[in-house]
Amino acid sequence: MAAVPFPAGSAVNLAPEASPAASISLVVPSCSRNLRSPRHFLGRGSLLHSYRERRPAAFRSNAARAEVSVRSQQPLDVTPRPTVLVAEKLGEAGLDLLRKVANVDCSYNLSPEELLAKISLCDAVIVRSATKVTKEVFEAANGRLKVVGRAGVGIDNVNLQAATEKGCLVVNAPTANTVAAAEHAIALLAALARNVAQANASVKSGKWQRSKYTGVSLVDKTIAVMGFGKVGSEVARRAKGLGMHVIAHDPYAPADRARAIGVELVGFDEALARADYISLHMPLTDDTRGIFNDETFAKVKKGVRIINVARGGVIDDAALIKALDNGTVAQAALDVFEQEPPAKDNKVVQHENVIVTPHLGASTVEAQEGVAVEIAEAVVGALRGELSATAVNAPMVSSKVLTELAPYVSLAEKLGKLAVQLVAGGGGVKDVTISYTSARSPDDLDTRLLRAMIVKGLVEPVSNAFINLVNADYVAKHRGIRISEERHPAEGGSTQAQPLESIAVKISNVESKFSSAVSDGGRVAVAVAGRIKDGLPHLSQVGQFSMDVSLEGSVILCKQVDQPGIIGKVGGLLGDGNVNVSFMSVGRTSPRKQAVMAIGVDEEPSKEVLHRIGAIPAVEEFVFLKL
Ligand SMILES: NC(=O)c1ccc[n+]([C@@H]2O[C@H](COP(=O)([O-])OP(=O)(O)OC[C@H]3O[C@@H](n4cnc5c(N)ncnc54)[C@H](O)[C@@H]3O)[C@@H](O)[C@H]2O)c1
Ligand SMILES: O=C(O)[C@H](O)COP(=O)(O)O
Repeated sequence: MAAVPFPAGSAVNLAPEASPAASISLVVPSCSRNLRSPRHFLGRGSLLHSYRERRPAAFRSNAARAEVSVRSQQPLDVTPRPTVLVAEKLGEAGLDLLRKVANVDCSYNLSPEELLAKISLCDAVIVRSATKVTKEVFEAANGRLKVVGRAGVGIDNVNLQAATEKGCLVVNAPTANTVAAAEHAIALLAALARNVAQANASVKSGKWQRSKYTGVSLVDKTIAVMGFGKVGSEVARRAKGLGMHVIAHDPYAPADRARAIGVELVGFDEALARADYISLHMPLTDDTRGIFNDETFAKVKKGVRIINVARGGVIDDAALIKALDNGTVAQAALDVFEQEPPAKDNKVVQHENVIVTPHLGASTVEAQEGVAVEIAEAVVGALRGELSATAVNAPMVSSKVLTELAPYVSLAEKLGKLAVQLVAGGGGVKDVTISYTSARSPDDLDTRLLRAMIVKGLVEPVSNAFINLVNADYVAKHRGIRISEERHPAEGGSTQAQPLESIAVKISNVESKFSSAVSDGGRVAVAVAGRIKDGLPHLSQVGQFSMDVSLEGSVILCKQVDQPGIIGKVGGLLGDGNVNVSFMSVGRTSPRKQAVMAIGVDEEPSKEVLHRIGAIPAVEEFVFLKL
C-alpha cells in the first residue's frame, strides 16, 4: 500500500503492480448508495423511465404539486399516475386493481378512429378479442403506449411486430378462461350430436319433430383434438369422461402430457382420417390460417362433425360450405368467425347444419372475473417495469434470475454507454462483441437481459430511439448492429454463487476518440470491461489498461505520462471547478511510462475545466464520458 496525495478523507487502495494490469485506486467515500431493486432497473431504465421522459408537462405539474404540498405539509405523491384505457368490458375486480395505481378510462365499443384519437393519451390499453390493435394504433400512440393487455388468450388481434418495434410490451391472460373454453367446446359437441339448437328453435316455433332431430352418440366415437394446449387438454379430459376415444394432433405438444391424460398423439392426416368429431384448439397464426381447406376436407372421414372454439380464420369458409353441402362434413358448431360479428348473410352461419354462438368460449362469470384479475395484475406489473410471466413479445426472465442479475443489468447499460462514447462519430457501430466471464456453465447464465441493456446503452446516447427489453434485438438488427456473445470461464476468485466475474464490450472496426481504449493488438476496436464490486458497477478495463472506478455520475478518462503530481493537478482543477470526485483509479503499463487515469465525477465539468486538464503538459489525451 502506498499513499497517494488526494483530498483529505479519501481511502486509498493500491492494487498489486503488474504489467499491464497494474492499477492504483483512490476511493473517495461517497454517501450511501442504495442498490435499486431489479424492477427499477427495468422500470426506470426502460418502461417507466421513458414514460417520465416523454411527459415533461406532467412533471412540471408534479413539481408544482410538490411545492404546494410542502407548504401545506400534506403527504406528497410525486409519481404521475399512468392512464390505462380499458377498451372492452372487464370484471370489477380487475378494474379495482387498476384504479389503485392508475387513472382508468373505461371506453367500450370505440370505433377504430376513436381508438386512434385516444391512444396517445394512454400508457396501457386493455382489450379482449374485438379490438384490433393495429400498426396504426402503435404509430398513433406516439411512443407513450407501453403495455397492451389482452384480457384472454388469443393475441391475433394485436400486431405483435408493430408492438415490438415500438418497444411496447404485450401481455395476455392465458390461464383464466381455459376451463370456460373447454366447457363451451363440450357444450357445442353435445349440442351438435343431439341437435339441441335446431330442436329448440323448432319446438319454439310450434313444431314437434322428434324423428327429424334424432341425434348421434358420443360414446365410443373418436374425437381428434387439434391443438393439444391448455384448452385442448381440458377438452380431451372431458371427452374421455364421456367415453370417447381421444386422439390429438399438436406438433409441439410433449408426449408425456398426452400419455398422462391417456391421449394418443397422431399426425395431422391420421387425425383427419380417424376422427368422427374434430375439435379445434390451435392458435390463429400464419401457419394455421385456413389450415382446414379443400385439401384437408378431402382427407376427413365422411360425415365428420367439426367444433371450432379456437379462431374463425383457421377454417376456410368457402371450403367448409362445400364440405357441408356435399355431406363430407355432417355438421359444424362454430363459436368464432373470420370476421366478428359475421355478416347477416354469412353462408356458413346460415347453413342448416351449422350451429353458432357469438364467441362465448370465455364468457362465464367465473372466467371473466379470473381474466380481469389476471390481466390487471400483468398490466400493473408491466407499468411498474417488472417483467411479466405472461409477456408475449419479450423474454420471460424468472424473478430469481432478475434479482441476481440486477446489478449486472445496470453495469451492462453503462458499459454500452461508455463504449459508444469512445467511438469517434458514434453512429457507425456495426460489430459488437460481448464477453461474459463467469464460473457458471452457459446453461446457468441467462444473458438476454444483459444483451438488451448493452444495446440500450449503445444506441440511446447516439439516437432518439427508446430501447427496452422488448425491442432491443429488433433495434440492433434494424440498425445493422451485429452482436456476438462470448463466454469465458472465470479464472479464479469468482464462484458459482456470483453469476458473472466481468462483462466486456468491444466495438470493432471503428475509430476511437481515445486511443488508449483501442484493443485487439492494434486492430481498430474500442473495448471496455466492468464488474460488480460491493454490489455496485465498476469499470475495470479500458483498452489494455486495468482500473477500478465506480460507475456512478460521469467519468473522465485521461492518458498521461506516469509521473508524480498529475493526480493532484487534475484533482485540484476539478476542485477549483466545484466538481466533486467520487472515485479515481490509475492503470499503467509500467512505472513512469504511460498511465490511464479514470476519474469518477458527480457533476459535469465546465469546458474551461476540461480545457485546463487537457493543457497539463503530461496529459496526452482525455475524454469526458457521461453515464
Ligand atoms: N372461443 C373462445 O372464447 C376461446 C377461449 C379461449 C381460447 N380460445 C382460443 O383457443 C386457442 C387455444 O387456446 P389455449 O389457451 O389452449 O392455447 P395454448 O397455447 O395453450 O394451446 C395452443 C396449442 O396449439 C398448438 N398448435 C400450434 N400450432 C398448431 C398446429 N399447426 N397444429 C396443431 N396444433 C398447433 C400449440 O402447440 C399449443 O399446444 C387459441 O386460439 C385461443 O385464442 C378461444
Ligand atoms: O382467446 C381468447 O381468450 C378467447 O377467444 C376469448 O376472447 P374474448 O376475451 O373476446 O372473449
